[in-house]
Amino acid sequence: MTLFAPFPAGRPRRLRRDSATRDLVREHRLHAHDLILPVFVQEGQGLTDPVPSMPGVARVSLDRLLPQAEEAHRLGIRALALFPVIQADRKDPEGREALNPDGLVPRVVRALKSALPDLALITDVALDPYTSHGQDGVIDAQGRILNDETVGILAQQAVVQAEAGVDVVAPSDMMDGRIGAIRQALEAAGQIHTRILAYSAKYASAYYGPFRDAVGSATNLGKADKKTYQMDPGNGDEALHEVAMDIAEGADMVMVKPGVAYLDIVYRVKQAFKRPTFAYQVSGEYAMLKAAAAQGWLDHDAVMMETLLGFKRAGADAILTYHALEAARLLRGA
Ligand SMILES: NCC(=O)CCC(=O)O
Ligand SMILES: [Mg+2]
Repeated sequence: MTLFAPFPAGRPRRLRRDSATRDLVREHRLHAHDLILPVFVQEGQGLTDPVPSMPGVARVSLDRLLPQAEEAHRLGIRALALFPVIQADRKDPEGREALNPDGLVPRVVRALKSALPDLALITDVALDPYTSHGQDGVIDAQGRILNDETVGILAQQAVVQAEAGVDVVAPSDMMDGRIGAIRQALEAAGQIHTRILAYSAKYASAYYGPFRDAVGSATNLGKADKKTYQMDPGNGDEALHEVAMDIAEGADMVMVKPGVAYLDIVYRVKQAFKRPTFAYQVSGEYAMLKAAAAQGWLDHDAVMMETLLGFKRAGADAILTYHALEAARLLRGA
């Protein structure tokens, strides 16, 4: 009788021996349907302003956005997330332009929905693109963000977007109680089909830098930060608490943001709640890969696909990523 199993006890390498077997036993795959493309839209005609810290990404006018949206749709991407670049003269301390039913976002939503009715649209519910101080909420004389006053405005903003025909509203502000207030406001307005994608666990992250350059809120924000409402990167359990509250208040889908540095949170949220869980691979993550690839230090496409697959393995049902178009093109070619 042998006391020990013969060496080696098993040979996991058998399953890695050839590509046919590797394909058969692969647990997770990336599909174009997993990808959501965030886009930056601005007023005007014929405008494509590249974002310097995000090579390949530009702030475009609606006429330039349409062909991008068509390509995304053709490649199997099911949703776009719209982020507006608001002109400086339309910003004020209360972010009032956010409630304009004929503002940039409602007009772009109407145009995209009429051109591509099957492409889902997600709009950002937050005041930072609209406030002259760059914060996601209205502030008092000391510059403190006023939670409940802000929530009241966000609920109206969500109704304006829903009435323009958006499929999904996505509150990204991290005020307390906004999901419940938005859900109630949508119900009261008869917008019972509008889905809410809650940015439930949004961390106060330095990875958002290039995004703030893109929408021009970095200059407005100056040296201020968002630590009184976005989460502390040191906290994990708190994310579960935030997600539980948002689900109880009426969120259909929840989100974790940023991505790679928070995949433990994606995993825990998915395991704990088994609800649609999205992850946002943010601007700084995109910028890092572009920069390293430009130096010849990383294989861009391989690292991009490996990273996106990592989100799936962690449990993300969909990934907001600026790589969505290039990843979907690669998937189509494969
Ligand atoms: N509310 C949207 C963001 O903060 C975006 C972050 C990024 O892509 O860096
Ligand atoms: Mg919350």
